[in-house]
Amino acid sequence: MAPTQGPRAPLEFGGPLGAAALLLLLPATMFHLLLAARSGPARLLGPPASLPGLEVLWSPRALLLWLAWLGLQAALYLLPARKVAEGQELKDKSRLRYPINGFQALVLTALLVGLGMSAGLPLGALPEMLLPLAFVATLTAFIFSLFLYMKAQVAPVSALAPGGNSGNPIYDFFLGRELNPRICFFDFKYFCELRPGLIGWVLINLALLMKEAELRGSPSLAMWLVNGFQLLYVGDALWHEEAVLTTMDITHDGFGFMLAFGDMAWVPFTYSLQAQFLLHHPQPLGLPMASVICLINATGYYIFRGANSQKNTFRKNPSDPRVAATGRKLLVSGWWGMVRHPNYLGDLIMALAWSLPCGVSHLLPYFYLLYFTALLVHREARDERQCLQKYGLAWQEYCRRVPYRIMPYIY
Ligand SMILES: NC(=O)C1=CN([C@@H]2O[C@H](COP(=O)(O)OP(=O)(O)OC[C@H]3O[C@@H](n4cnc5c(N)ncnc54)[C@H](OP(=O)(O)O)[C@@H]3O)[C@@H](O)[C@H]2O)C=CC1
Ligand SMILES: CC(C)CCC[C@@H](C)[C@H]1CC=C2C3=C(CC[C@@]21C)[C@@]1(C)CC[C@H](O)C(C)(C)[C@@H]1CC3
Repeated sequence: MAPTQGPRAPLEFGGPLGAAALLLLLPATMFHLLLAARSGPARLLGPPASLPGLEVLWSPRALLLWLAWLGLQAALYLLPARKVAEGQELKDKSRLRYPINGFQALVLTALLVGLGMSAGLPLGALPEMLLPLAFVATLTAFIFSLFLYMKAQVAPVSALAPGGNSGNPIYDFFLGRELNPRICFFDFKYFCELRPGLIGWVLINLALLMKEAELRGSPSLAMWLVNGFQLLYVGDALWHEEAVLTTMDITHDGFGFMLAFGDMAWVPFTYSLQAQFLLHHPQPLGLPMASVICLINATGYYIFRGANSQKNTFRKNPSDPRVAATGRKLLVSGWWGMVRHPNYLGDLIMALAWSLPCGVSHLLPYFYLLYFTALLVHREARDERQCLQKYGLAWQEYCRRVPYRIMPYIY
């Protein structure tokens, strides 16, 4: 029996009480958003028009569809990859290997969906199933997190994450105990982070666009923009799949309910909120305003991609001439000389561009921007603590030279 305690880190998310609250609050918030988007008032704040009964939430058909979706994405994950990348060095000096075939999975999924639609697949019927699908996705996240928690009980201490090993079952269940839970070559965290949720997100967006075409003859310009922007975001994530291996989730966080629910339920069902809102609340959008919104999204993407690529180049090869003129361990030039998290800034600018096509009559479509700002501010603070511990004086010098965290001259 492996010792139950791994490395201890300071409690986060409000400790056991906060984790227990989030176990309930996160799914409740997701269902509130799903209900609000389809209601007339579309109120972000205040109770939903009506609470759905179990007969609305539970659907064996939705369960079968969800399990088939997970099975398809798992099969695509196991296909031969164009490349196998090594992750960051672990505590025992080893490196895990990861298949780089996410973009291939997106393309194959698109081909299969296209073939299905040509054979009569009613993709436009998917929006009516969002509630039961979200319900089975949440159920899956709970059950899968329980499996992960039990699996971590027999994992060696070296396999445990710094965070989710407080000894409190609720906190550890939420944060996740094991850093890289796998069965053979199948890495559960890596798979969930980029496949079923992310690809499911753009599939739900497409289904909402198809439904609008059925209802109104053609998709609105606003729906096209939201679909296009978010497909760019997901396509970029999968094209640069290897970059996820240097993100905090993969290198530092255990895999528990927070990321399992986040990846499999929160991303596909709350990140598609703008498209859900537009289906039920069509918004007029002229070409001049659409052009301005496209420029905003392009600016955000330019910063986001530029900063993430610069950091990944540096991490893979610090002597690369494109980044070599920097400090030994930390990038202090380019985007990373402007603010300490330029990638967050680009991501937030894109988040604004995703909400603007929904107009300014409702706050609901701006939920993602509000949530995401809070998430990144919290994430930045977590990262600061980790980097200060990791780099010590070098990080303090970096903070002196680059005083702003995300927004130049503001924060
Ligand atoms: N859409 C969404 O819901 C979300 C999107 N994201 C996006 O994911 C991307 C990755 O985010 P995240 O994983 O949080 O953070 P980062 O990709 O910024 O990774 C943080 C790590 O990068 C390294 N680092 C930080 N500063 C420097 C520097 N100056 N020079 C060299 N290395 C540095 C450190 O790790 P080390 O030293 O070990 O290399 C640090 O721990 C971001 O673009 C973010 O916007 C994130 C969360 C949610
Ligand atoms: C309060 C929430 C439920 C907490 C869960 C947060 C998760 C949804 C996010 C944590 C980090 C994420 C990343 C992406 C998606 C959202 C989650 C899982 C990401 C895959 C999006 C695409 C980007 O290009 C990326 C850099 C690959 C992102 C990595 C982090």
